[in-house]
Amino acid sequence: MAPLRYLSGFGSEFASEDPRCPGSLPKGQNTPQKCPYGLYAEQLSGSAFTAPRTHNRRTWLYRILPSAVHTPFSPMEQPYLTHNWKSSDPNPNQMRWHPFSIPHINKEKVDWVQGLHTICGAGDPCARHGISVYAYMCNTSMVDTCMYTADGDFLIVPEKGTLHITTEFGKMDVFNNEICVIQQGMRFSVEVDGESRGYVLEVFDGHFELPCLGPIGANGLANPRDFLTPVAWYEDRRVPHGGYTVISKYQGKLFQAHQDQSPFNVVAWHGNYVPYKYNLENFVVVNSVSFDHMDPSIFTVLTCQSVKPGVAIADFVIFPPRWSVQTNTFRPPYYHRNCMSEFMGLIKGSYEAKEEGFRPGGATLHSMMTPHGPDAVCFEGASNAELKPQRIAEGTMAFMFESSLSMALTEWGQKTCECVDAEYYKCWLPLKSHFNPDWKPE
Ligand SMILES: O=C(O)Cc1cc(O)ccc1O
Ligand SMILES: [Fe+2]
Repeated sequence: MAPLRYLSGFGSEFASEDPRCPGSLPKGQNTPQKCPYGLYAEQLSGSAFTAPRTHNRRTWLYRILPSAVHTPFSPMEQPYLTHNWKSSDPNPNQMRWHPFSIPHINKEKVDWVQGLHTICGAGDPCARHGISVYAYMCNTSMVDTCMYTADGDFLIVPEKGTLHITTEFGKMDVFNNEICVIQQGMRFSVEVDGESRGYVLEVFDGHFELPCLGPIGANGLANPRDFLTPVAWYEDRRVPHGGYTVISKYQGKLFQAHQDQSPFNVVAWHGNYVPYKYNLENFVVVNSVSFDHMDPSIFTVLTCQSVKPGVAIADFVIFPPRWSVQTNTFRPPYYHRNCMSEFMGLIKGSYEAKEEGFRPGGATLHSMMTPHGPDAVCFEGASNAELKPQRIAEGTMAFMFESSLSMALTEWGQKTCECVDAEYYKCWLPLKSHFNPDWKPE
C-alpha cells in the first residue's frame, strides 16, 4: 500500500479536501445555505468559543451526515478503564512493571478499546482537571466501531505494532518510534496487524503545546514542521440496522450508540483542531556540552500546561539516542526526589539508568517525592568510566509522562495485571557508602 499523505505543521490553520470532491470546501464562508456536494457543515470546538486567539481551536467538517444521527447512548462494560482513584490504597513505593501481557488471538480477540487498562492517574474529567495513564494490549482491529473521548486528549505511544488509525480528518499510520495525539471529541478507529501494545496519556485540562524554547532560540527540540496531520478521506458506507457503533468515553465510563453509516464521512475540513503524529527521530536533542547533568525538561516533546507558570499538568519527555560529552560529570541521571510524578515507559532498547529489569512494554512509576536514580550497577560503572565523547541510548527510546499531579494506582495497576516487579527496590540495595573522612582534594 502506498504511504499515506499528510499536512505538516503544529497548531496551524489547515484545509483539506478529499481529491474525489474538488471544491467541497465552501469558498470564503463556513455555513452557506447549501454546502457544495450537498454536504452538512459541522463545527468541532476544541476551546471555548471565546478563548483568546492564541488558544482558540476549532475545525469545520463538511460531512455526508451530521454526527448527531445515531440511537441513544447506553452504558458499555469495560472493566479495566476507570478513573476511580480510590479503588485501592495509596502506594508511595518505587514501582516497576514487567512488560504488560498481550492476549493471544487464539484465546481471546481484543481490540484497542477493549485493551485499554488504566494504570494510574489523578483528578476528574468532570472538573476538567487531571490525567490518566493507560497501557493498551490488543490483537485485533476495531470493526465498524469508533471511539472518542469527551474527557480529554489522548497521547498514544505505540511500543509494539503499527496503529492504522482512521479519523474523521483522514488516515494516519503510527509506526514504532512515532506518537500521535487524538484530541477531545475526535472520532477514531484503530486497525492493527497483530499483537500490539503501547501506552496512552490522557489529559483532562487542556491541549498539548510545544514547549517554549526560551534562550534555545527559534529552532530545536520538536520542530513544528515535523508534526503530521491526515488529509481528508471519506467513505460513504451504509451499515444498515445500526451496524456501526460509536463509543463515547464520557466522565470516565464508556457508552455506545448505533448508527447506519460510517462516521468517517467527512469530505472536506478546515481549521486548527486536528489529530497529528510525530516521529521521535526528528527530535533535535539539546544538552550540556561542558559539564553537569541537565534536567530532563530539555527533552520535552509536548506539554500540557497548568495555570501555574511553568508547571505542567503533564509533559511528554523522551530520552533519544545522543552524544554524551560532559567533562568531570556523573553522566547518567542523578539521584533525586521530585515534587512531580514520573511515569516512564520504554519503546525500544534499554534505559541508561537501569540496563536490566526495565524492558520495552514495561513501565516504572516514581511518585511524588519517592527517591530514585541509577541502580548500583549503573552508579559504579559511570563513576569510574572514561569520560570520552560517547554515543548513548543508541537504538533505544525511553519516555516519561511527568505530571505535577499526585497519581493513584488502580487495582489493575497494583495487582490484577500480575506484572508488578516486587524485586524492584533491590536494584538500589547494593549501593555502598564511599564516604572517606580523610579525603583530600587532588
Ligand atoms: O528518573 C528518571 O530516570 C528520569 C530522569 C532522567 C534524568 O536524566 C534526570 C532526572 C530524571 O527524573
Ligand atoms: Fe526521575
